Amino acid sequence: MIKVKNVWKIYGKGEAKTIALKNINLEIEKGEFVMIMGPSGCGKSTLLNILGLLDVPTKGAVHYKGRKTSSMSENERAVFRRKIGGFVFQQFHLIKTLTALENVELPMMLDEKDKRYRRRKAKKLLKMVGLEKRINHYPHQLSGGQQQRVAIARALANDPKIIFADEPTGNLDSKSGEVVMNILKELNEKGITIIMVTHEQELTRYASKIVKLKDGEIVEIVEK
Ligand SMILES: Nc1ncnc2c1ncn2[C@@H]1O[C@H](COP(=O)(O)OP(=O)(O)OP(=O)(O)O)[C@@H](O)[C@H]1O
Repeated sequence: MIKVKNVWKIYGKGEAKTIALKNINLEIEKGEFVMIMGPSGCGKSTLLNILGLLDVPTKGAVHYKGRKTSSMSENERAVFRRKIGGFVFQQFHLIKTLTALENVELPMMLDEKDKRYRRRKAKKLLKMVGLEKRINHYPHQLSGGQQQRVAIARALANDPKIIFADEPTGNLDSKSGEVVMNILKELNEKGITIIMVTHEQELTRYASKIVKLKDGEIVEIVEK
């Protein structure tokens, strides 16, 4: 589904030069639950952003379903990010002035879906993540775990094939983190590919493949 070939990411020049990724080769198949792990600064987020087409490699190629993503137009890349990928971040990134329901509706508005459809779908997704009683709450009226569940519902709005999650449990206590992980596990069982960055060793039990990075290089890939 996604193939990464000889990918390098280099930031800056001269003394400020940082090699964030060194010759990464990786294949991700449909239905996998991939965890990208490693110490702080080893390049996890950089790799996730390149896989999700949020960023481009300095050298090397990323293929999605056999298609070289560097040959896609900016519009095609945007469509990939909106319709193929769903993104979840450590900081939730909800819009503060919108309710939970409106936050989930937002990506569908960009897609010009009609209002009744959007509302019905957003309610269904919030119910799926166990928030049917919180749909009219604003982010500040929700706990961190609840906000992250809203963010997951939002990521699902356009029926993505792949969820890209960067430390989705990083700001949560272990109980809320487990609720979030179980939602990701259920989505994976429904066929959605999950690609997640974490440094929490205990979460590896959810993964079908663990990609271990160190200093920008893959040091080990464990398949389970
Ligand atoms: N925009 C940027 N400009 C310059 N250097 C960057 C930039 N983004 C990341 N880096 C550097 O690239 C390296 C990899 O960063 P990255 O954020 O991918 O690591 P990470 O493994 O996700 O770290 P963490 O676990 O701390 O979030 C780091 O040395 C970082 O300082």
